[in-house]
Amino acid sequence: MKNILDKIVAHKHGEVAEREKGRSVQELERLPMFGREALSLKSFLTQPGRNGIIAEFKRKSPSKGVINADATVVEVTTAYARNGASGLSVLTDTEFFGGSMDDLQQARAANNIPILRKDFVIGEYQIVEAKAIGADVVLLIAECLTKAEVKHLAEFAHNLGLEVLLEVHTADQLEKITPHTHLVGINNRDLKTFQVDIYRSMELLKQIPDSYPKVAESGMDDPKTIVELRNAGFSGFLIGEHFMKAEHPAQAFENFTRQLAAL
Ligand SMILES: O=C(O)c1ccccc1NCC(=O)[C@H](O)[C@H](O)COP(=O)(O)O
Repeated sequence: MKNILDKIVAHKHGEVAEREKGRSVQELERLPMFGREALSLKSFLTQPGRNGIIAEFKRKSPSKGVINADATVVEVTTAYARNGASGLSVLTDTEFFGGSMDDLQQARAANNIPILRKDFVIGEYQIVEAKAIGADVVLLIAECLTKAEVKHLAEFAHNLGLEVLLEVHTADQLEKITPHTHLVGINNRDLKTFQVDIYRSMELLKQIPDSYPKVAESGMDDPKTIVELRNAGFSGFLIGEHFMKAEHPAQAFENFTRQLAAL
């Protein structure tokens, strides 16, 4: 039986093929944002005065269903940025997460901090799209790609001036870290079963070379956990649901960062 990740990836193949028929790579390359110089998430994560949080705009998810149907991308992402987020993550998958490329374009127009295109990248076309809509970083998920695919896509993104966040969940996926991986993310959520284990990040951390900034992903809802992970060696913390499930995500982010700063 297919797990959710298999279903997402299968859907992605059809969806991307459709978009590719509608708009060529050459057309994407002519969009104004394509020529923009990308911001470095790697630098922002370590900038003094920032908290390392990559704050996500996420309307729904396969594990939680609808999280926030009313939030607007500009209001939420500008509040994240105003309150010291080191980066933004914007879901561009529509079918499973209720996001869109338009969401990312709106976030780009309103913010000047790095933006991660959060999607399930399976080929070069989506990386060209990411550049053309103003993203700075693309996510490559080790679980969905072979080592050769990761190597090729990471190099492709790097050559376009984008950074690559390679997401891993198990020790055997660490062999997919390639020279053009800029950041390594450890997802606490098993994307096949939805089980979240915050200490997954801690377990894998020591096996990742020091030269890669590390990002803990998913399931974090307590500022004390951020301090614990930061002390262990993490530079980034990708958080979506905890902020987005609040009636006012902007307020939830502000409260969280105020508590974090006081620790
Ligand atoms: O969130 C899900 O249900 C999900 C299911 C299948 C594939 C990916 C999924 N989430 C993507 C993410 O990893 C998170 O959006 C991100 O790390 C933030 O996590 P959280 O703070 O728990 O919203």
